[in-house]
Amino acid sequence: MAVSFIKMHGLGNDFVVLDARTGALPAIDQTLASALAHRHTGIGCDQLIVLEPSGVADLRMRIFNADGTESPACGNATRAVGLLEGRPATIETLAGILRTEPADAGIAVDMGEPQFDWQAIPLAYAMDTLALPVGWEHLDNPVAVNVGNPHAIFFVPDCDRVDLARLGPLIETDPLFPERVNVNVATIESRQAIRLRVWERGTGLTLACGTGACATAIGAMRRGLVDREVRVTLPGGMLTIGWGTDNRITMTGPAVEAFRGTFEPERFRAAEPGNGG
Ligand SMILES: N[C@@H](CCC[C@H](N)C(=O)O)C(=O)O
Repeated sequence: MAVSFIKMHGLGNDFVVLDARTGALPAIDQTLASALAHRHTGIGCDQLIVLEPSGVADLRMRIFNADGTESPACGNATRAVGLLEGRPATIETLAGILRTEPADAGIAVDMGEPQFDWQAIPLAYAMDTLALPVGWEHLDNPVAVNVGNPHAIFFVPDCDRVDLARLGPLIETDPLFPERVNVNVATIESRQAIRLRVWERGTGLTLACGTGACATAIGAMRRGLVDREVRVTLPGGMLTIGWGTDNRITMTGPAVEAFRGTFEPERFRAAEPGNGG
């Protein structure tokens, strides 16, 4: 059985998109998701995105990290799916219903409301999420924000000088974060501009993280460091993030369809270690 896929990206954060609305899909589990995402032996992507019919929105989106774990939210993939829809659309996710619409700068997304309670991040212990009293070497006192998925944000003088490949996995898997965490290091450039790098939970370093940009902007706004609309520049490019008086986050930026192809799921299952491949 050949399965069709669409390769897409948002600022270089790349996706393999499978659409169950246009053709039958094999059962997607952690093993198949991580095999497809693998850079050397799979198709290669940061996240596998599965689109399904929805009873409450135009469609349903499921998000699998490169390690095969499922996440409730992915900002860049939401814009990519908005691009595929080509018109204003509602998308059901595990984090709620998101709204996308075409915009001058690409796709605009209503990302919903941020959460700040320690139980909602979630953290293992009660703490002030505006400045967690913890640190990992020179990274300390992060803000914690949940924008559908959990983020810790460290404000540093120069985010490009942080060894995120080493510190990211330590923080991601710290017992303080029972569901692990996305790790953001951010530098405030002005009241309208932030520079950001992200170590993504379940994936690692990516060129961009849409929810990371939202969480970082909200964290900086809560601390009074930036205005309520800000440009966030990641290694892969720039997003505009706003936090409205209605408490909702908007994210605007580009999305790209790269190419289309097919794959045979049996080959990926057979190639799994210990599976005779
Ligand atoms: N790349 C995404 C975030 C994907 C999910 C994240 N790694 C998690 O596990 O929470 C984005 O653009 O937001």
